[in-house]
Amino acid sequence: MSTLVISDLHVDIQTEDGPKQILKGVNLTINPGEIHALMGPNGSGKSTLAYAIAGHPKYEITQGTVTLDGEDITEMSVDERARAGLFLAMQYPVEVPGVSVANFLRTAKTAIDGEAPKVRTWVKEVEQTLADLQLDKSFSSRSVNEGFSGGEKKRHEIAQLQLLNPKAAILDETDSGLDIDALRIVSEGVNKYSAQGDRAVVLITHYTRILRYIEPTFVHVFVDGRIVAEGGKELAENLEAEGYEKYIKEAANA
Ligand SMILES: Nc1ncnc2c1ncn2[C@@H]1O[C@H](COP(=O)(O)OP(=O)(O)OP(=O)(O)O)[C@@H](O)[C@H]1O
Repeated sequence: MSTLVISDLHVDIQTEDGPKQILKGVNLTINPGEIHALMGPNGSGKSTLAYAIAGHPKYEITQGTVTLDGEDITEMSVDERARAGLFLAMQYPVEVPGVSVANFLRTAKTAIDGEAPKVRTWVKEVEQTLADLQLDKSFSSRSVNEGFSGGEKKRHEIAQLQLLNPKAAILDETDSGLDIDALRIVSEGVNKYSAQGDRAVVLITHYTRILRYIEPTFVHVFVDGRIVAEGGKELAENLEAEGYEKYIKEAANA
């Protein structure tokens, strides 16, 4: 059974002038253990896809379905999707003043698993995960994302990925703003998660540099609300050399 299946997804965004169609029929199947890289020009709808799958209320699915391990999650609320096993690492993680990282992680784990994790093993697991991501121990007591550097925010997203261990993860530009060492550390975190063999990963990125560390099963080119081309790692290298022009022209003439 495929882990994450996106079928004919059409999505409108609510704007001040009324609904605007952003996604125009996206089809994507991610089988267990696969990593799919999604690349495309600014404004083509990649984050819209991520938010629509995660259930953001601003994005209305007007047609199509999303299933996770065979379960239709299209109509579910955000928290129901998270409990069903979906995770979104956000492009711009939000600050939650007054809520500590430790409290946030434990509350999220409890909500998703339906029971609180055992204190001693959980504390160790959190400490080890933060250490692996080279985040200081004191990080646990800081407010979520408040005052975090760009790279710390992204590493915190990966800490959540590892600790919550969802069935499917959408990583929206998790590589942006990372220094060279942090890029490697974050990639190792994603690879460790994926190495379980039955997880699905969608990696939205603008740069091939992360694909040096994370081997994608497939690369997809996303233009004007649709996937317009698919291939292996070499497709990302071609894009780096040639840009999106050819695909934008083809999409405009279709
Ligand atoms: N409130 C809004 N009103 C009008 N258009 C909007 C609104 N919110 C988003 N959009 C448009 O939706 C389109 C898709 O945006 P989205 O963030 O999904 O693209 P993206 O491919 O993730 O871009 P990037 O690579 O720059 O992050 C863009 O053209 C954007 O301007």
